[in-house]
Amino acid sequence: MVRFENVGLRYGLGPEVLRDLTFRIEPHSFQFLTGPSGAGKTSLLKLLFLSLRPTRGLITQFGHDVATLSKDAVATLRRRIGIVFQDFRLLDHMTTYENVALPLRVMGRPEESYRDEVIELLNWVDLGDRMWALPPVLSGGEKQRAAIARAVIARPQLLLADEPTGNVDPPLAQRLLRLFIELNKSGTSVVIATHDIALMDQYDARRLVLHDGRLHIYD
Ligand SMILES: Nc1ncnc2c1ncn2[C@@H]1O[C@H](COP(=O)(O)OP(=O)(O)OP(=O)(O)O)[C@@H](O)[C@H]1O
Repeated sequence: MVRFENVGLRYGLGPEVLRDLTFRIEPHSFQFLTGPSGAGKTSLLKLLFLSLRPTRGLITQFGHDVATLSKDAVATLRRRIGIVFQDFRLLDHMTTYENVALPLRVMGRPEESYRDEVIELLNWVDLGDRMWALPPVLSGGEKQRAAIARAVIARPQLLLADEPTGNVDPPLAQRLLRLFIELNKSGTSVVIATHDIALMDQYDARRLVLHDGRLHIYD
């Protein structure tokens, strides 16, 4: 599904922040991505979401060499990826319900075909009573859950999440982890970037550990 071969990344003329990354993300797999602050987790997620290109090495995504992709081809591939950004990136003029439903609307599905699905997911992430609120009035934890619901609603082939439990209490973090596990069981490959050791200890999964720009893999 995703293959990295000797990938390096630098910003401008700065030092390499990711070095010699060689690994694969297999279909239907689940992995945590961890490492100290500044180790390059967000940068690696950006490479996986095709919002950054590597400065060296080869990345193959869904069978395509990303270096050769046009803008349109990137947009098409991204529809197969769900992402939870660290800063959520909800659309402030749309309600929570509309934000979460957006990926399905973009696919051209009529609202009556997905309304119940969206409401069920909003209830699952404990936002049932906030679904008509606009993002600016949501708390940090509520925004985070809305961003997670939006990322998973269309059952993407690959889910990328940057610190998805950073703003919620432990019981809710556990519930969100269950959501990611269920999604993985239904076929999605999941990559969760996190510092949360307690969260990782709750699920026996592969760990990708970044340290000084290099990746160590614990299967
Ligand atoms: N746009 C940018 N321009 C220049 N340097 C950057 C940029 N984004 C990140 N960096 C640098 O790249 C390195 C890796 O940053 P990154 O945000 O990927 O780490 P991280 O592991 O996600 O950190 P955190 O856990 O604190 O979010 C850091 O040294 C950071 O300063």
